[in-house]
Amino acid sequence: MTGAKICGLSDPATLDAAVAGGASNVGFVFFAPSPRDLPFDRAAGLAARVPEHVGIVGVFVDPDDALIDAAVAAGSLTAIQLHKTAPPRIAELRRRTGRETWAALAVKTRADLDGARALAQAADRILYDAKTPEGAALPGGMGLRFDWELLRGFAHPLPWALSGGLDAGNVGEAIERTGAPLVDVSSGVETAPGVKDAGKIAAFLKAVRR
Ligand SMILES: O=C(O)c1ccccc1N[C@@H]1O[C@H](COP(=O)(O)O)[C@@H](O)[C@H]1O
Repeated sequence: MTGAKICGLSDPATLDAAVAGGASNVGFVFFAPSPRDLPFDRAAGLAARVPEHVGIVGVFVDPDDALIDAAVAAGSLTAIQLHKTAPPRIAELRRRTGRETWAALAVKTRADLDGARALAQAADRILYDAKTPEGAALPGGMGLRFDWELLRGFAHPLPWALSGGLDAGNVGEAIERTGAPLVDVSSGVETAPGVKDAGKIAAFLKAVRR
């Protein structure tokens, strides 16, 4: 069964919708420029609603130690997801936190997949995500997708997940074409950047189960 992470949650109603719909993971973003950036006190309140069988993934962009330490504690994080972070630093944060560590790999061309090898010793999971344009404010969470065919026949060096531009209408095809064991969505279950929608979350999770 394919797992699903609903990312960028920031209010109780949509968090509850993700849990009720069968999400395997929920995601809290700790990155100030993001419209989904979550203050620590709200992360703590939301984390208290998450049952033990659902993972809580903190999303970071090359974070410093202070941010990681505070977020892991406040959000009761079970995993950390690192964007734009060099492999040695990923390994260091994995050791420091003792948490399952997901390394985002930004993909646009097949050559980008070469970066997967360097992550093999550093992380526990690779998250293939669409590369956002040079100079974009965010390295993810922009609803962009990459060519899933690039993953065909690729020898994944670690457990992995697929993200980037997924929604209820395309996630079934994405799973069928890539064999993704886990999918991750943010914009595709929103009505505006940072505004999650319970109905869209339910529809996404139903499409994953199908
Ligand atoms: O969602 C954000 O604001 C964000 C900020 C910084 C790094 C990553 C972020 N989101 C991640 O982006 C992917 C794909 O999102 P989308 O479905 O295309 O909107 C997902 O892994 C989010 O965790």
